[in-house]
Amino acid sequence: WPPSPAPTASVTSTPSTTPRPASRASSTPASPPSPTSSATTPTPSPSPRRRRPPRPSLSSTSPRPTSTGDGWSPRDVASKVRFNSNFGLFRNGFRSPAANWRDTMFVEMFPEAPSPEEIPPPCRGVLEVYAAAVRRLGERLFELLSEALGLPVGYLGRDAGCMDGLSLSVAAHYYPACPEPEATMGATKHSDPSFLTVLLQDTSGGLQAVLPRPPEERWVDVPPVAGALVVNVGDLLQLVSNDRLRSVEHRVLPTGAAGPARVSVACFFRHAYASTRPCVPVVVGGGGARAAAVYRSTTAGEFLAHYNGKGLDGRSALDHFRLPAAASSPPPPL
Ligand SMILES: O=C(O)CCC(=O)C(=O)O
Ligand SMILES: [Fe+2]
Repeated sequence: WPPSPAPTASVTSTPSTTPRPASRASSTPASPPSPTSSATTPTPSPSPRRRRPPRPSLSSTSPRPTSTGDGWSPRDVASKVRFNSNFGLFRNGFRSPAANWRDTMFVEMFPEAPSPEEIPPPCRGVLEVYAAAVRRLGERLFELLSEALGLPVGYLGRDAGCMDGLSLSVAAHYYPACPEPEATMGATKHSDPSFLTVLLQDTSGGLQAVLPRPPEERWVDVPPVAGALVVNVGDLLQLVSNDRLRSVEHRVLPTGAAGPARVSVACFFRHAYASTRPCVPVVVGGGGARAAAVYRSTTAGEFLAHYNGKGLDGRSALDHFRLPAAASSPPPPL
């Protein structure tokens, strides 16, 4: 999930004080090392043949803790390209209940992408093309979801503002192999503060989602499928669909010391923090049926401020926006 600009620091190992999920080793079958998981260790001795340049990979952007001298200032909070280690740790007045074992590069790609020089060289060119393709995919997904709700095809994109006023940000995560998986979290349980999130994951595994089956929730693996993207419904889509589409809680289990490292790229569809455009629950369904609003209207800025201020405490940020009458009544049917 994309954090607002915030203080950053490098943290290499911080034990969690919260109940921990099992490490990935116990729930996910071993898989071959990711092709993008190469460490940034010194290169071997020169060979007589011309050495190939290193393959571009997200892991080769990490870690670069300070300004790099080539114009890229990953700690500059005003920059559209930012780099963080374990950003969740600094939420909620430095009282985060858990440490996430990952480095993240954020790039705000839409409505205005950074200039090419601001984008780290391994991602330059590719990121622009990828973000444009994901944006087109999102446009189509919002049309299909509108139809699924029995609403006009342009409802979510245009009227609910999921595409109009869009801010598309990309979070490229690198989860290094973790020497003590039982002493940390991969990524704490959360749902995304977006309308939709389009996630690309490599072959290393570790992603899980909650099946909310009362009385007990159940975690299920979301295994990598070659050529497939994972699409998460986010909290803001749950709000504007008035609970008819549900955001999904998910987490990433840490890998063991033997790896493999995990690389994933999450694209978040939402409004800009500064947007004043309201997010309003839809109360009209297919065939003109009406339901009571489950949430009060909000803006992405207000929602994100609450989400970030609350920290990753395992509770839904949506509860704060739920109307009192709706708390006790069941959600309207899909
Ligand atoms: O690495 C992943 O697959 C999950 C990333 C994620 O949940 C997020 O960025 O919100
Ligand atoms: Fe997420």
